[in-house]
Amino acid sequence: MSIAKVGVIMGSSSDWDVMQNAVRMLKDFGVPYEAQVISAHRMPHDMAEYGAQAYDKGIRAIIAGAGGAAHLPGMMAALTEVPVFGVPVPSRYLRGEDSLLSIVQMPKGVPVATFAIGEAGAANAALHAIATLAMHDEDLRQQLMAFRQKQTEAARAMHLPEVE
Ligand SMILES: Nc1c(C(=O)O)ncn1[C@@H]1O[C@H](COP(=O)(O)O)[C@@H](O)[C@H]1O
Repeated sequence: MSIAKVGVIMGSSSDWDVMQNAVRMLKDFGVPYEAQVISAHRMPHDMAEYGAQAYDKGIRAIIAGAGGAAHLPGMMAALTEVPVFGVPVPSRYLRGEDSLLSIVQMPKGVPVATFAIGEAGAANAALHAIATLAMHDEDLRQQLMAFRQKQTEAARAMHLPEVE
């Protein structure tokens, strides 16, 4: 197996339903990844270790998903120079608006690129990581353009029902 270039981390295994959309995208593009549960709140020392080691072990983008008081993406961004892509996971009571605001409102100097709440956000975080890697990888860039073309064709082929 090749060395992971993208790290997908999430606060809990309960985030998997959403975060698997990022993993699936990376898999489809053949981008080597690793996926694991790391929680700022429940595993603070593991989180610090992951951040300290990420660049040296070959990680070039970190996709971090969390719900509610979603501190993981921001804390990871504080711990490493590797760019962090944050995914707000829908929460039970506030539908992920809490997750979104927790991730997006970073203080100046420690950015987290923040995506939409839920599945689309997870898939787009992966696509954005892929696009970033593709700037230095011609094969990946070609794959990304083919993906976009296919998507365009699918949209053009959409038909609306007749109104009676
Ligand atoms: N937001 C965080 C963090 C963190 O940011 O470190 N760790 C866990 N969580 C979130 O708690 C929610 C409920 O988790 P459980 O289902 O395990 O109780 C999950 O969405 C998780 O991302």
